[in-house]
Amino acid sequence: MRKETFVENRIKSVGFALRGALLLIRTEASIKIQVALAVLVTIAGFYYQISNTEWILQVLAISLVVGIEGANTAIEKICDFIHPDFDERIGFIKDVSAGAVMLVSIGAIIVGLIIYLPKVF
Ligand SMILES: Nc1ncnc2c1ncn2[C@@H]1O[C@H](COP(=O)(O)OP(=O)(O)OP(=O)(O)O)[C@@H](O)[C@H]1O
Repeated sequence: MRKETFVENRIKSVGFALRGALLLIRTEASIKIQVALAVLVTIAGFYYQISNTEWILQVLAISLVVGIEGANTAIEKICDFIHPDFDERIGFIKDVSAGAVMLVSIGAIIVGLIIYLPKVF
């Protein structure tokens, strides 16, 4: 069988990653909320004509929250797969992972407030 080229291999990996992103959006309630908020602030960005720097910060904040939420979901799934029964150590891992999402979400909310509060009021 012919060995796949580097480019073919990379294209395949992008396909897997896209499938993962779609699965995440289709199956995880928290991601659905985050994506809905991302769409809302993107519309707000056009409406209030935010600056290039504000766009960069907004896009970074959105991708950080959604990206860390994806990693959190993967960690939860691994935990449920390797240890479905109650275990304090699994609880600790899941709590720390959820804490990471909360920290970046607080950062994203602060970025949003700094950008939009002066424009709205
Ligand atoms: N196997 C377990 N052992 C100990 N504690 C657990 C276990 N599973 C869940 N927990 C506790 O329950 C909390 C919620 O876990 P769960 O897997 O339901 O995550 P979730 O945040 O509700 O998931 P989602 O992001 O899908 O809504 C964990 O943070 C942890 O404190």
